[in-house]
Parts: sequence; structure tokens; C-alpha cells
Amino acid sequence: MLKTNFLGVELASPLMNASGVHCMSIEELEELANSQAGAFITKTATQLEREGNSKPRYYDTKLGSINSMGLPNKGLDYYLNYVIERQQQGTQLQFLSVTEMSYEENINLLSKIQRSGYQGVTEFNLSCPNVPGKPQIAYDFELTKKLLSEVFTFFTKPLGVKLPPYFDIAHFDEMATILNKFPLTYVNSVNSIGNGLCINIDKEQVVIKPKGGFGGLGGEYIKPTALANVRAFRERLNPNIKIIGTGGVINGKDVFEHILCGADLVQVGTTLHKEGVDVFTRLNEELKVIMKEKGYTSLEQFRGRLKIIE
Ligand SMILES: O=C(O)c1[nH]c(=O)[nH]c(=O)c1I
Repeated sequence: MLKTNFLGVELASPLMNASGVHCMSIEELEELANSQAGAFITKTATQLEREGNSKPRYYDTKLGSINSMGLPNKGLDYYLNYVIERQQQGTQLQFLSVTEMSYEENINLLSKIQRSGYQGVTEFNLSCPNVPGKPQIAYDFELTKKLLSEVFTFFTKPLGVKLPPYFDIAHFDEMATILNKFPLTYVNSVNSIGNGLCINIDKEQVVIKPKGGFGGLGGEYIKPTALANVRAFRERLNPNIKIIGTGGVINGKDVFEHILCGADLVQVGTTLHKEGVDVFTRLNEELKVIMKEKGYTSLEQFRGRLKIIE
């Protein structure tokens, strides 16, 4: 009922984790592998291991979360070795998230993956909002075009991009025009809404230490923005570029809405952080109930079918 075909691989569920949540260590990744998620993705990796920003750097609020992790990770080799090993054991579809701090380092990182034995999907994170002094790549259209142009002169494996939220129709148009030039496997919208601010009123203080308390927002705060980005890119991108919808998934209804906007897969971040991997079981069940109520027996019957008001 929930089966989803992605890159020719049939997944039992359209759900997976959002990179960064519950995916830093092999233990966490194995928990995802043994959950009801259809697939999973690693924490965004840089060439070398990174400590990340000082703590507290993550905070759950009633309506969502704020984080300024600062890209802590165990380094590319840790994750690359893990996914290659699982590949050799027969896993058909995997997602490896990567990014680097400069143009050259991004090229070097993707070259290393191209030369490796990894055959799975690479998610090129163009939208980390929390590395001090590093603006988000995907808010610089010329840089994004230049970077992807060079990447696709040598990278022949499946590649997706993780995008920040856009808030202006002109930006949807401009970004889609750029992305349609490349043989991308998918676009993943959205990353956290960058540089929000949450306050503890009792202490009259911010809730996270880095960047004076500024961090990426997740959870209920961001669903309308996430849905708009999924819908806008689905309407603009050529159909062989798939869409992964991320942002604001609390229950099955939110998963349904992402798919209605055109999402092929749906990622869960904040709610996974709050609830643990059982969240996938709950969301799969809730989605099935909604589909039954509406008489749907497959996701294709409603994917991308959001109606406007004529
Ligand atoms: O601060 C982080 O590590 C982080 N946090 C986010 O909210 N999105 C990202 O892409 C990353 I790389």
C-alpha cells in the first residue's frame, strides 16, 4: 500500500530520516536500518571529522526545534566505509550526505566518492545554515550553477541536492532553471529554516549557545514553507528529477500533504529526534488510515495531485 519505487528499487515505505537526525553513528544508522523507515541517510559528512559548534546546540520546543550543530560528523571515510559494506551485503538503495567548506574541497570530496566503490545515492548538502562565516551555497545562484556544472563533468553516480527554503517565486523560477540543466536524481526540499531565534523567557536568554542563539528551525514552524517548496519545484522541475519532501512532518496527515504536493519520498527530522525510530511505524499506520478513508490503494493515485481553487 505504501510501496514506493526510487531509482528502480522498491521501498516498503516512502519515509526516511532527515540527514542530521539519528544518523551520526553506525549504531544509530543500524537502528534506522532495522526500523519501519523505507530508507535512511547519513549525517552530512566532510572529508575530515569535525567537532561542530559548542553546546547546547540543539533544543526541542513545543512546536519544533532549533539547532546550530555546526556540522559535527565522523568524517567521510566512516560513512563511506559503512555504506559500501552494506552495499556488499546486498543493500540496494542508500543515501550518503556530504558537503565541504569551500568550492575546491567540495570538488575533491565528490571526486573521492566518484572514485570509490560506492554505487548508492549521494546527497550534496547545499544548505547548511550553521557554519559560522559560511553562507548557504544554494542562496548563491551563480555559485550553485558553477559548482554543479563542474561536478557533472566527472560525477556519474546518482546525485541529489539538499536545498534551503526559498520564499520568493522569482527564486523558485531561477533555481529550477539552474537545476533543470543537470541530470540530478532528486531535489530535497527543505533544510531547516536558517537563523531563527528561540527564547527561554524565565531566564530571559536564548536556548542554544552558538551564534548568539541563532539556529535552523524544524518542526511545525516550517511545514507550510516545506510544502510550498516541494510544490514549487515539482511544478518547475522536469519529471525525471524526483522530489524528496522534508519539513514539518508530525503525523500521517503531514506525510500525505507532502506526497500530494509531489514528494516521492518524505523525510522526518525533528519528530524523529523527539520520538525515536518508532515514529516510522506510527506515521506509516497513520498514512494508511488516511488513504483507506479516501479510497486510495497506492501513493501514485494522489502524488502531486494537489488541486488549486479554479
Ligand atoms: O548544523 C548542522 O550540522 C546542520 N543543521 C541543519 O539544520 N542543517 C544542516 O544541513 C546542517 I550540516
